[in-house]
Amino acid sequence: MLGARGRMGSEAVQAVRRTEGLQLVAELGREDSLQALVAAGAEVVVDLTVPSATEANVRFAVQHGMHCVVGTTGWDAERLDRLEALLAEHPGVGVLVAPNFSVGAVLAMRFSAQAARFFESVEIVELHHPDKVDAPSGTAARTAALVGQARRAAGVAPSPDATEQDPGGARGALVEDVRVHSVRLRGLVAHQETLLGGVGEQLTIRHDSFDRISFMTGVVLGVREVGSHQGLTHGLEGYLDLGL
Ligand SMILES: NC(=O)c1ccc[n+]([C@@H]2O[C@H](COP(=O)([O-])OP(=O)(O)OC[C@H]3O[C@@H](n4cnc5c(N)ncnc54)[C@H](O)[C@@H]3O)[C@@H](O)[C@H]2O)c1
Ligand SMILES: O=C(O)C1=N[C@H](C(=O)O)CCC1
Repeated sequence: MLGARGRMGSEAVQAVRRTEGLQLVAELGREDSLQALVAAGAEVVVDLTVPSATEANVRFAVQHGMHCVVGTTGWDAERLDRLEALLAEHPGVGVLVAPNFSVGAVLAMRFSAQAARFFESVEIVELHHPDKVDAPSGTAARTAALVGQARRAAGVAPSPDATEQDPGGARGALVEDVRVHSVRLRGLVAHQETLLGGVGEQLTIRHDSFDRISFMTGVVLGVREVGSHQGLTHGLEGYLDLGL
């Protein structure tokens, strides 16, 4: 477990400990050497660290033949491409990069993509605890990418927007032609709304993680499954039969 003393890592340590058939062999933090993974004989590495460290961590694990379950954010298209190239040199190794481990969030992303082409406007609001270091959230970036792809594939124009002046960035970030707004508020854990607007109607697809326990079923599923999914899987849905 990398990032074992963090908010997610400490919860995941407990989840692995209470899961029959899994053995936790190493709990590493920022100061620890990755060589400890090799010394401990780790078969699967779980990365719950920080965007600036995750790529090097995963590359080390893959180069040493260890499968990886990655929940850390920051995996943009360039990083994913580099990882796929590395995995091609290490057949037999599997990596799951999951922007969100909660089943509800995975479904909300999928539902957002399904609905995206039926509405003239779509914007995403993500709301998280104020200790989060990155914005927009990985989940929002992934949702925007899926929504943007679905709209482009269906020939839907970008959402209309008459804004001419926005010196402070009040209209949010533009991710794949979709506006994303990031709220940071004490008391929150992880929440997201996809707002879809048409003439005279609105559909809101909302997901709330009230507790980090909501991510643990996905983490454990990832650890159990990653060894039988060679190469890169982007999104927990790759291990789920969503039936959609
Ligand atoms: N995929 C998901 O479902 C999901 C859910 C929650 C959080 N996250 C993501 O997981 C990451 C961690 O979130 P958090 O809230 O636990 O953050 P956190 O800051 O509480 O924990 C990160 C931990 O990683 C440690 N760390 C930093 N660099 C390291 C390194 N090189 N090696 C080992 N440990 C290192 C830090 O010291 C810290 O203890 C973030 O990117 C967050 O967005 C993903
Ligand atoms: O708490 C966080 O940080 C979270 N990070 C992920 C993201 O950025 O989408 C998943 C939700 C919680």
